[in-house]
Amino acid sequence: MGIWITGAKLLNSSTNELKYGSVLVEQGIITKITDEPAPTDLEGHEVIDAKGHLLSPGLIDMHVHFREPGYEYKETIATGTRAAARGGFTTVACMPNTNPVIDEPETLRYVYDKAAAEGSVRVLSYACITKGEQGEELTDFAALKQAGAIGFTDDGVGVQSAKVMKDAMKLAASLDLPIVAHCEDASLVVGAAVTEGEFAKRHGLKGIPNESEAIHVGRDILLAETTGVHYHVCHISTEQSIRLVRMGKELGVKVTTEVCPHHLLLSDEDIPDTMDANWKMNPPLRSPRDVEACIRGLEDGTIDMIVTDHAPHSAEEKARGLDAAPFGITGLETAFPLLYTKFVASGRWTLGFLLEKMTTIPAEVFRLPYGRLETGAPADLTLIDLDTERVVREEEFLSKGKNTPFVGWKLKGWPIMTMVDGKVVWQHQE
Ligand SMILES: NC(=O)N[C@@H](CC(=O)O)C(=O)O
Ligand SMILES: [Zn+2]
Ligand SMILES: [Zn+2]
Repeated sequence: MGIWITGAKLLNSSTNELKYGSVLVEQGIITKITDEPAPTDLEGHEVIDAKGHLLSPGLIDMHVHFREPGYEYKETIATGTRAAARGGFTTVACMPNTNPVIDEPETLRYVYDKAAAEGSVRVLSYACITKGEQGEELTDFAALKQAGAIGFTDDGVGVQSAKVMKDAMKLAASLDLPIVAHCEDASLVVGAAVTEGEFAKRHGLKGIPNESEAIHVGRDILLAETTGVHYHVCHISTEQSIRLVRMGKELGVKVTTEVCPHHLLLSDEDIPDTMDANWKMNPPLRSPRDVEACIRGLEDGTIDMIVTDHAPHSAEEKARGLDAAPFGITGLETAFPLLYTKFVASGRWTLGFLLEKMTTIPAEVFRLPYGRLETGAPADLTLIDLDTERVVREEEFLSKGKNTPFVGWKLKGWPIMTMVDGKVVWQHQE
């Protein structure tokens, strides 16, 4: 017995038109796609009436923090994947800055076992570049690959030594896995909570300079050119860094990058004078000029994909004030509605453009067999209501982290049903 999802709107990616259609899912695979809103061979199958809502490939987020092991009070794989499902995501990739960090196969296996037992969506994981994310000694890349690492990153901190980074790239290239870099030069980071710029000036605060990111991006593109590794820049946020990635691509270097919704939607000038730490994340909100560069970089293909950098922290931690609170905001449950409302409903982007940045492109870049609504593909699907407007309420979050600057925003484009491998893993309840 299969599942017919009938009366859905499907996006024709070449014409960018929404057309009625139905999709049959059998044994976790999409086996039929028709343009009939009400197919006749329903007998013997379960039917899900999509009621004219958009049926899209499940969203993919290549950058999340699920905090397990070690910081379960912030998030667990169980709560993080439920938040992902509510946000329409069917595949997520976890960062290894847990406690202990994921620098040994045993810890990685713990994550995959937990995900298999308690996860609502597909969970992939990176492993650390260096032991303890200390930036000195490389981890055992081959053993970590064997245990399922999809790439190497010290996310949370930059790899300070060019020599260590070059060695890491050589080794990753030999194993055909990417280096995924949090770009931040520590010598330029002076214990600041916000970007160097208007907000910092107005409040007499120290600022994080833009070049702290771009210096690593530039250095690493040169090293990627020499080593031939696939080099992926995490959460890009500045005009300079984007310029460098553009140049790297023009030179034929295998460089890719990602941007977060908050860096496309908010600048430091939006930070409230109350100094609310829910506006503190790394990289920080930059200038309006950098925001525009991020949008244009995404539009011209320099920036490949959108990720959330979902970084949950407890309310107590975020109440410590702008200086003492940890960096990071949650993102999984607001990403699609935010971007749909602000860029697609407003007319700047097509729906197809947004979806490819959150489905097909991340799948292509990281060589994953997901992200496509086609026969023979895994039935990872998301049903999205493009019309109903709802307000972002933190009480509704399934994530343990309520730390977001987007509370109160009125948005459309809310996922209402998420299916992974042919199973409904989350459904919106009225
Ligand atoms: N983005 C953040 O502000 N914080 C991340 C670390 C990171 O992504 O660098 C976290 O782990 O909390
Ligand atoms: Zn980072
Ligand atoms: Zn991160």
